[in-house]
Amino acid sequence: MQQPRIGLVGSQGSYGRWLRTFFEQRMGLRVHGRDPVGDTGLSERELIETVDVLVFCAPIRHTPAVIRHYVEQAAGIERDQLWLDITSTKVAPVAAMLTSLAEVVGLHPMSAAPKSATLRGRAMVVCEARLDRWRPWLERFLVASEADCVRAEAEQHDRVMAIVQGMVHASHVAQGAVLRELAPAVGGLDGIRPFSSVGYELDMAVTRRILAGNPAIYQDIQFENPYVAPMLERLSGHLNTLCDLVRNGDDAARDRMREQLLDRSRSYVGERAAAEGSYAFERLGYLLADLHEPRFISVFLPMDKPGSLRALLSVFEQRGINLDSIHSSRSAEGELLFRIGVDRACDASTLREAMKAIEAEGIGRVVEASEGVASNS
Ligand SMILES: NC(=O)C1=CN([C@@H]2O[C@H](COP(=O)(O)OP(=O)(O)OC[C@H]3O[C@@H](n4cnc5c(N)ncnc54)[C@H](O)[C@@H]3O)[C@@H](O)[C@H]2O)C=CC1
Ligand SMILES: O=C(O)C(=O)Cc1ccc(O)cc1
Repeated sequence: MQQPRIGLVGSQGSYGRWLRTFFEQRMGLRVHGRDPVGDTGLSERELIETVDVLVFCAPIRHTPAVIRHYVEQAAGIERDQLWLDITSTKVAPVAAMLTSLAEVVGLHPMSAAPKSATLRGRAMVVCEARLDRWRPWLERFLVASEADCVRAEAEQHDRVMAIVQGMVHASHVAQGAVLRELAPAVGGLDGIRPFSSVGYELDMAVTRRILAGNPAIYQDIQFENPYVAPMLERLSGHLNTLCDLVRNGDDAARDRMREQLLDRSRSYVGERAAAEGSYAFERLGYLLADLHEPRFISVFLPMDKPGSLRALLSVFEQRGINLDSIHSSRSAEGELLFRIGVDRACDASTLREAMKAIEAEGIGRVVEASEGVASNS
């Protein structure tokens, strides 16, 4: 099957819309969809009749029942098709798809639908449940996705996700709740910010990311994965132990905390991995420090060619401006930016001139600059 027609179940959702663009623009395929919200032109049966590959990208909680409904509607005509899903759990959706006659692969991209055209740099779990004639096309699709694919059984996936997602989300939503309760008495979030450590800042970024996202996803990741509840028992068990030890407060309690929560876990992680993680944390600390530097400009370089960064840097060199840091990053819209941190001694008017030159000489577009430089003050 060279150019299969794609069907998206949940076509109006955040991943459904991303997948439509991906299949149409990166793979040149025809895409049809169905979604109770805004995409009802085809009935379920008509969608199945129209396509070769069906992708389920519906809410986690409803997906197994939605799949079973599609199996009923298909009633055998799916025999030559490939059915995929991208749900954050894998056991239940894959089991439901296996009740069809189609070939079946469960997928799980480990990121929100990206702003970029592919999943480059993101992991994607691939559960090959029943795959034969569709293998060559699946391989082409996975290559086109540019994801870092990791193969797993559905059960292994769900067990790992209880840790990678369930544990991380649970710890951070608990932090969010504690913050809500304790922060008001100590100046609120704004009052706490000047006291931030690197760890606090990283944890707050995760917590806020969760709070900014789709609540149903975070609910379902806790409630729909059977391995999450036992993980939560362990997490709360260790926190309760720590609480008891701290309340006890004597030297024996301190020793037990060190032994149970530090030494044993350090031995398990290993000296080398602990040191590597510690260094990764330090690098993030330096990165955050650079990003907090008050004097900076962010530039989008439209010309994707060798030497464009050199042209940008020469603008600063010509004006005798010392640079503190250069980081490439992405804007909220996904554009590649260079964020240039500038010596605090550099006066605002010299920096403004540099910004004008960058635009006037067609080197790049200044998208952001520090206060007092961006405005004409
Ligand atoms: N958003 C994310 O960060 C990630 C999401 N996923 C998975 O992708 C799937 C979809 O997630 P999102 O697009 O974020 O959710 P979403 O809530 O944005 O979209 C889900 C869509 O499914 C539709 N829908 C509901 N019932 C349906 C039905 N019976 N038939 C057809 N469509 C139906 C909804 O109207 C909605 O448009 C989920 O299973 C999620 O686990 C996987 C990785 C990351
Ligand atoms: O980018 C983020 O915040 C995420 O990590 C989103 C996310 C949500 C659900 C998944 O199954 C996978 C990734």
